[in-house]
Amino acid sequence: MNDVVLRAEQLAKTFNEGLQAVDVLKKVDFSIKRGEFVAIVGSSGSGKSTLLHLLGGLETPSSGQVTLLGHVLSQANDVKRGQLRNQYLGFVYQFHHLLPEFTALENVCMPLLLRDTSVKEAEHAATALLVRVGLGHRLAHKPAELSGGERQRVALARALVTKPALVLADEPTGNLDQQTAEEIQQLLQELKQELGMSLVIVTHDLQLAQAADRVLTMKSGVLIQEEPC
Ligand SMILES: Nc1ncnc2c1ncn2[C@@H]1O[C@H](COP(=O)(O)OP(=O)(O)OP(=O)(O)O)[C@@H](O)[C@H]1O
Repeated sequence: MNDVVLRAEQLAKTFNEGLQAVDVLKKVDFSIKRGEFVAIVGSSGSGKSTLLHLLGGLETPSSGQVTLLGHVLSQANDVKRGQLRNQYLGFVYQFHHLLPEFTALENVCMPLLLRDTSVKEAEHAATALLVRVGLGHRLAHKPAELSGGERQRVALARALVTKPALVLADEPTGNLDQQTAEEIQQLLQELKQELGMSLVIVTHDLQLAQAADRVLTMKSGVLIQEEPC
């Protein structure tokens, strides 16, 4: 059991739209092992992002639970959830969500400073990771002074600087041209290997999904595991 990083049990989410209740997730069960790369695919509106938000503690389930390294994330209060997210999770989005008024280095330092790492140590770790993603010459640049691919590299570095056990990525290549998307995919896979983390990616990019150890398909709120051929 020790090799399970995250477990979702009977996870359900219902949104109430006026008088109408919409069951977006219907009793989803699955788990992610240490070091595993899982891709979640499925048509638009099938519930993929909602699932990812629940796995990352960004939303609470209507029923069921999410356990992250032995902690019941879905029942934790806001403070505890914030701590668990900072300690164990990294997030990558389609749009980088970097803070515009801060430099690349400052953006990547941020998650470490939130956990009381000294400024010197944070800068050391953030610089090393920015060099690793090929941005050693862009440390003092602000997001507006970087290309789309460079911004996504900074966002990757920010997600990974705390060495999270699990990275949750929502369309990480969705906003990039094909060549840049392939570079980001390559980098993500290399870093996953180097840091020994697990990775869950929601994507429409079939090339990215094919690189996963396991592909799960969302269909109308139900998660279907594809049998290997
Ligand atoms: N906060 C909300 N309130 C009401 N309905 C919501 C909310 N968030 C999502 N939904 C609905 O839940 C369904 C699933 O949305 P979700 O974003 O999870 O789908 P998705 O599979 O990620 O889609 P896409 O691939 O287009 O991003 C949609 O019908 C959406 O309208």
